[in-house]
Order: sequence, then structure tokens, then C-alpha cells
Amino acid sequence: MHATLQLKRLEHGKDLPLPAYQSELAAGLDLLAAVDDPVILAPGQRALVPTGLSMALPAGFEAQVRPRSGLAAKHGVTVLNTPGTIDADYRGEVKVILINLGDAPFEITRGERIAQMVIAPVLQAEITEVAVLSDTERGVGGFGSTGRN
Ligand SMILES: O=c1ccn([C@H]2C[C@H](O)[C@@H](COP(=O)(O)OP(=O)(O)OP(=O)(O)O)O2)c(=O)[nH]1
Repeated sequence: MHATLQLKRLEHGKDLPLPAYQSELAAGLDLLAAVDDPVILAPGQRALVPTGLSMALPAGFEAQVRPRSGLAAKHGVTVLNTPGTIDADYRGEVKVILINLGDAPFEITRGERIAQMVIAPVLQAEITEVAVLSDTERGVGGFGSTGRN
């Protein structure tokens, strides 16, 4: 499957490199922090971090903002709303909601790789309201109803 992603560097992100796939089969594009000054995230604190980028995805695609495993494993820093959804018709700045779940303050510096973005196809379903749903073997339940694990 092929898709062209149009990226626009905003004024405050002009000096930062464009996201690029780091290996032939990489799924994610790293997103960089376009903060002017370092931001300190105290334990339990969150921040809306600018990337200095806006974009135009082709119709039928979304971008998912996901955590980087290194930040999570080493510092407990992750993306609060993971996966964040970037809609194909969104033209504002892409931002990352980082949260520090670790036990030490974490400093976000300009140009640091804070998250990754995965481009994925989207299916918009046709919505039909019904009074009765079709029967299935499973039926209702869920939320652990089949056992402890
Ligand atoms: O991690 C994220 C999630 C979203 N967005 C941008 C792109 C997305 O298309 C737009 C709206 O996102 P969402 O639908 O999740 O937000 P909302 O809280 O429903 O806001 P809105 O009322 O603006 O739709 O915000 C980001 O930049 N980063």
C-alpha cells in the first residue's frame, strides 16, 4: 500500500529535521520536541508538547501518535492518550501529550525524540441504527466474564 504524507515545518520547527523512517521496514516516524526552552515534567505531570509540524494525510488514512519504548522503559515517560489520532483533515500543529509516570523529573529538550507516528488505513463504516442485534454464541458478557484471566 502506498500513501504520500505531506509535511509542513512551522516557523518554530524550521531548524528541526523532518521525520523520516530510520530503517527500510520501520513502522514509525519519530516526532521531535519543538520546545524553545527545556520543559521539566515532574513525576505525575503531563504536557502538551509541540512538534513544529503540520500535515496533510491522504483521504482514508490516519496517523497514530504512539510512545517510544525507550522513554517508557528508562524514564516511565509515555503518551497519555496513546494512540493519539491525527485525522486526515487536521491541519493544525501535531502535538504530543506526554506524561511522566516515573519517579524522577524528566527534562524534554528541543529536538528530542518524544514519540513516534504510524500511518494507518481507516475504514469509515456506514452507520445503521437497529432495534435488535443479531444473536451470537458469545452474546453479552466480556469484562472478564469468562474467568479470572
Ligand atoms: O495526540 C494527538 C491527538 C490529536 N491531535 C490533533 C489531530 C487530531 O486530528 C485533532 C483532534 O484530535 P481528537 O479528535 O483526539 O481530539 P478531540 O479532543 O476530540 O478534539 P476536537 O474537538 O478538536 O476534535 O488533534 C494531535 O495533534 N495529537
